[in-house]
Amino acid sequence: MSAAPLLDVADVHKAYRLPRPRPFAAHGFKPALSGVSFAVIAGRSFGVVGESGSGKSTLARIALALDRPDAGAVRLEGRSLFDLGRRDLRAQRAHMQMIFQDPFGSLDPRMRVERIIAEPLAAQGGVSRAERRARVAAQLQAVGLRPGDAQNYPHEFSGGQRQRIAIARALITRPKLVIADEPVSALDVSVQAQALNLMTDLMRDAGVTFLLISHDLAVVAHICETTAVMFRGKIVEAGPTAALFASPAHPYTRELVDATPRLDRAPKAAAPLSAPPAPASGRGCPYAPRCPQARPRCGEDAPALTEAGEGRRVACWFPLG
Ligand SMILES: Nc1ncnc2c1ncn2[C@@H]1O[C@H](COP(=O)(O)OP(=O)(O)OP(=O)(O)O)[C@@H](O)[C@H]1O
Repeated sequence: MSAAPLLDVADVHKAYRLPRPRPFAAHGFKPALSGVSFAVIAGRSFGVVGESGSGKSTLARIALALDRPDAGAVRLEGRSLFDLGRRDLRAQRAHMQMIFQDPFGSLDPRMRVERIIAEPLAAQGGVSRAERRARVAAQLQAVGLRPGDAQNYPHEFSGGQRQRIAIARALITRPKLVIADEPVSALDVSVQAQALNLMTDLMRDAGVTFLLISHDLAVVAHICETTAVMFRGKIVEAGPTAALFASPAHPYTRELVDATPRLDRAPKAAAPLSAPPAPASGRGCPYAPRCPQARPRCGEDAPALTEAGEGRRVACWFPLG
């Protein structure tokens, strides 16, 4: 029997209104997410990878109920976030925290670190000032900073230290789910691994479930047991991370893996991530000859993920629009 998901994202659609309608854009809207579904099991880290513009940040905002989808549902422990009243939504949101990409922009430069980290606690209410102070000090130590750092301002810290502050803030309420959107991409490569290891250790110790969003396969492979690959607002492949990257079944995942630099590989000319060539007939899937599912007409009728062995689910290449 499979475990009930902590977070369940079901058939989510989202389109943004174009500032100026463009030719061929349906009704002046640009789709950002088209039928995205996945489930995050409590205690298991889940990664979403995809190139820039594939819809990752839109997905993060919707998963946190910071933005509404046009259709579909997001459930936290079975409760549909967008059907909740204001107060219940606030209570559910307290179980989720976010770590943003930019450790510079996400910390208010006018606030001392103590206030920044204690903010989610203050928003929850019911915690005395003395307890807030004690918990901030403990959390600072947990992320490798000094309790005395609480009285400093963000500009007094390095990028890596600021991201530690952001991690401390995300964990202070002991949330069930942390959504991290490109948490290390703004950091120097030398401190990326440190920050990732810190995050995984703390999440494991605190029993926090982690939804990690990144364009970087190496980052996701470092942390996540399960990964979904996004391309142009759709999940095209999902499954156990190691198997997915070792033998990608979907042509786009293959392109992504091949384009990822590895130290043990001789340099070769990087192939740009590209849309597949348009099918000659204008119909069907250009990858049909090497389709892992041997469904030559998949582009027309199989946008949904299908089972493809090793616990993996793969979508056929959907015509690009
Ligand atoms: N507020 C907005 N208004 C209009 N279009 C938007 C808005 N936010 C995102 N988009 C568009 O939606 C698509 C998905 O954007 P999103 O930021 O979710 O992608 P992403 O994968 O997170 O990209 P990146 O890694 O570059 O941040 C993009 O084409 C983007 O231009």
